[in-house]
Amino acid sequence: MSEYEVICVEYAGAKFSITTFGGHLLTYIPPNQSSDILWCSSCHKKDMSKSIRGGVPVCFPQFGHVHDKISPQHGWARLQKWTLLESTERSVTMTITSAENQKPGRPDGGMWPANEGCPYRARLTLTVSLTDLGALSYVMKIKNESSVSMPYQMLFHNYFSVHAEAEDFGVSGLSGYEAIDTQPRGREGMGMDYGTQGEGKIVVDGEVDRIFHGKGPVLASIARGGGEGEISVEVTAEPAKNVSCVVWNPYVEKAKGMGDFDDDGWKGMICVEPGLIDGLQMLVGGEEQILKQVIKFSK
Ligand SMILES: O=P(O)(O)OC[C@H]1O[C@H](O)[C@H](O)[C@@H](O)[C@@H]1O
Repeated sequence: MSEYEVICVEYAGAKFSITTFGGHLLTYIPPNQSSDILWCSSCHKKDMSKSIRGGVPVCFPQFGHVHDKISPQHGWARLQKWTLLESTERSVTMTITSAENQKPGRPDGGMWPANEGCPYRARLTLTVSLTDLGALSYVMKIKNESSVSMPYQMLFHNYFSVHAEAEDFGVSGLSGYEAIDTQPRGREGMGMDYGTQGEGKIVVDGEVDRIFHGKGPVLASIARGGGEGEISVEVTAEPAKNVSCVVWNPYVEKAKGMGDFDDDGWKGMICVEPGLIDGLQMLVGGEEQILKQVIKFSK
């Protein structure tokens, strides 16, 4: 990681670490805990040729692939070097602009047109901090620095450390959301429509890869299983927008097929990923959009 900085913060009994590679949050240990509640693969790529498999990668300017298939899955923001703006006793702020990715000879920024003539200019500014009670606040601001409206999507790809096979494991808080399978295994490759999510917890009994579209903010909670407490993720957008949430666990076969994923790593993780991904989002020239998540742990 030599060309990338790793910044460690300890405040109110809690700790986090973050790197300038991808503006990637690596670890978060809540107050009075000895272990990380974020999960990271033991065999993730250490040469930065891929996004780190764990912690919190950010997906921007799109979630998933776009039609050209040349643009990187989940966008460029998680693959580039961010600039450290400020580091205080309880917070770290980093930034990146799309201009830094408009290099000759490569497609620019996912869903956006190739660099030459690309009219969009985005600045992302991420501030991660610890609250007085040691909760983790993660705030992303997108500014459209161009004069034209800019299409985008953004998502926080949180990997949490859990016991996915335990009876007391499960994700709740998404009841009433419209659930769609992200994989093309449903009707004619359009994704399977699961209908409205019921009251039950989401568990891992096979590959789980679903998008939940809701109306308004998100408050999801994850019972970690094995009596290891509960994580809550509270997400708000300013100005207000509908926040969606992806829940992902690759299960046995897909985990084995990924070179940077431990074969049985699926047993120890769940991704709960809030984002602005209900269709294309538009940001007017000169305007800002904030998406914020607060992660808390209770035993
Ligand atoms: O392997 P990555 O590009 O990091 O993507 C990891 C996963 O991200 C999301 O959760 C998607 O819904 C999954 O379909 C995808 O497999």
